[in-house]
Amino acid sequence: MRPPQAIHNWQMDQKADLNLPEQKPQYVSAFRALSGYCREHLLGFIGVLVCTVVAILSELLQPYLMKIAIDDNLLAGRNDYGGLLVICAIYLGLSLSSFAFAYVQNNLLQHIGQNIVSSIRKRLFGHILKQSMSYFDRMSSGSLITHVSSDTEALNQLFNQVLLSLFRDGLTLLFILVMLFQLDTTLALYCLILLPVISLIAIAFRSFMRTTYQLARTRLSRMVAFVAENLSGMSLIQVFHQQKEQERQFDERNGLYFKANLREIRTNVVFGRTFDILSNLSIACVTWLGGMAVLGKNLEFGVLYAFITYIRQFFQPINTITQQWNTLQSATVAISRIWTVLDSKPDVEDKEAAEGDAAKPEFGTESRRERELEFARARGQIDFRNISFSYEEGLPILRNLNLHIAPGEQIGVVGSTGAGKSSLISLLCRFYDVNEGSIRIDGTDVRDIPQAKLHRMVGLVQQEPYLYSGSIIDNIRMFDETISREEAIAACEFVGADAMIRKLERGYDTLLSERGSGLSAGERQLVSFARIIVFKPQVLILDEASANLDSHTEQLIQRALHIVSQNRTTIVIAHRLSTIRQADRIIVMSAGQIVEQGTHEQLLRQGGHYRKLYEYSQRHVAV
Ligand SMILES: Nc1ncnc2c1ncn2[C@@H]1O[C@H](COP(=O)(O)OP(=O)(O)OP(=O)(O)O)[C@@H](O)[C@H]1O
Repeated sequence: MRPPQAIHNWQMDQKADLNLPEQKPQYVSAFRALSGYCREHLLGFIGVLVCTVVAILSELLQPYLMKIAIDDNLLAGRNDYGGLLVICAIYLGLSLSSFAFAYVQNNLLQHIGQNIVSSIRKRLFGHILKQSMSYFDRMSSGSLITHVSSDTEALNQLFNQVLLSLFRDGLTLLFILVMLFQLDTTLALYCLILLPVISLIAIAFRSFMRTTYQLARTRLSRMVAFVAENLSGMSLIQVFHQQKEQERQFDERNGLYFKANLREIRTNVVFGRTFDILSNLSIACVTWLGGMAVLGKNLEFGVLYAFITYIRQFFQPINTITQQWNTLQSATVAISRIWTVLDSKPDVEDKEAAEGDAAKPEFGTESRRERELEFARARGQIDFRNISFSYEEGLPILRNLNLHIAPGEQIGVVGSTGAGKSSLISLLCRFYDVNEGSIRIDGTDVRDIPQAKLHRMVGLVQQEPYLYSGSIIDNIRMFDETISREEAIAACEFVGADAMIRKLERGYDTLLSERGSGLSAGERQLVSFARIIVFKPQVLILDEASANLDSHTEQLIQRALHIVSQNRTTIVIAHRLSTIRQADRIIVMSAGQIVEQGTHEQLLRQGGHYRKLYEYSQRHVAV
């Protein structure tokens, strides 16, 4: 078997942390990937654009309206109260329209963004579920969780912040420039002298901010990985009293993240203030130059008023757009990472011929009656023919293995740790494909059987049966609506789990926490036996729990095994030899090969590996 899950997770997370590549944003490919989703919302985007233009125009026309009020009304010395009232009413109308259109634009863009992100998240999760087991050997669970949560969140920010800012602030800048030139070309040109200075500051800020931002993100992910590692290895920490040391290490990481965050905040404040100073400098210049022009009667006062108001509004959008740069970068990296996952193809796939068989219903959707008929027809004969297999090239795990299992036979598999027992089972379930040879069920190569059908035919009770958070009854039915509550309860009675479940406060409706941690290892095994019974597989595989069970639970499991193995081919990987004593045949494995086989008595008489294992287990029990 592989290393215990906690250590395995820890190793994978370490690998992921160490190998975290500094991914450069690939803007073109990232946005090409997104464009398909955006195209579906073309009308929505046009709506956003229209609303943005109307909202911005409504806002930017307000200073111009004030200019008209000042120059054509107040300073012109006309006592036109009616005209003034109309201007005030239009001003108010423009404010309302700016508010309303900005609201619609914001909501529409959020709606589109959330829609796209949610479909990408759905596709990503569905795609991960379709991957073969070899994929999960390569990818750490930590990085997959990051793809589904943080990376899609970064994408979310692309719509929430970047696109919103590009639409709103970009257009605002453009319209302000138009208004400035329309009011007074000379003054506008004077203002533009500052543009190269602004650009230089923005570029410097951008590169400084990028390092600061990346430092903060790296330190955050190290801290998160550290917490994840601690959670998965909690039992180890407690057993070795590592709390103080882990706390110290966490403090170290937390301190580093704190410093990186402060640096990020300081940089943002300095940049924001610099823009304020630039803005005030421009206002001073305009007041000086414009004021002289007004005094020399070359410029109307209203124009100067409007000019100053526009200059005030000019710097804000530049500031906001520059600040979005980092979000844009992290979103681009996130898109590339998401698409790398989406581009991966499962190593184990159904054959096209099997998939394209349109005449048959999709597996899993057939009725219970059809499933029962199929069960009755199947014989459950299994043939491993000359199979060889390795997880990594050059490290063979199974070598030239041959095994014929007759229909209905009960086989026990024993052998030392790492002999390849679980690997043999993983191949039969087609979690991996053999490198050489073939595995046949009732004469058909497992590669020619659609996986959904294969997994119905071959039922697996794992060493550590997985129970979902949810009620016990749902865990037995595996959320299959075609299985009634009565059938599920009958299955529990059949395997002897009923009494144990009824003792729980809410019986079959007891809600289990993550991985069924409210139940003991033996109780989880019993529930998974009941689960197998309702699904009626033709072949049953039991990877026996290696943990010590109390003798009562062990007896219950023995009984359950005896019941569920009736009339079906059964393979039991045994850690306690007592489990398989009665098996029709016992297979002894060593270093990826079958070294002995026979009944318990025959093998004892042979005096080989099995006898040694047996004598060892007897001594062990005696101690
Ligand atoms: N996913 C994997 N990736 C790489 N190597 C693996 C993987 N799973 C198992 N191995 C290796 O393959 C070999 C056989 O493992 P397997 O789990 O089949 O042995 P086993 O006989 O079931 O052991 P145990 O009795 O301890 O459960 C071991 O050396 C193991 O480290």
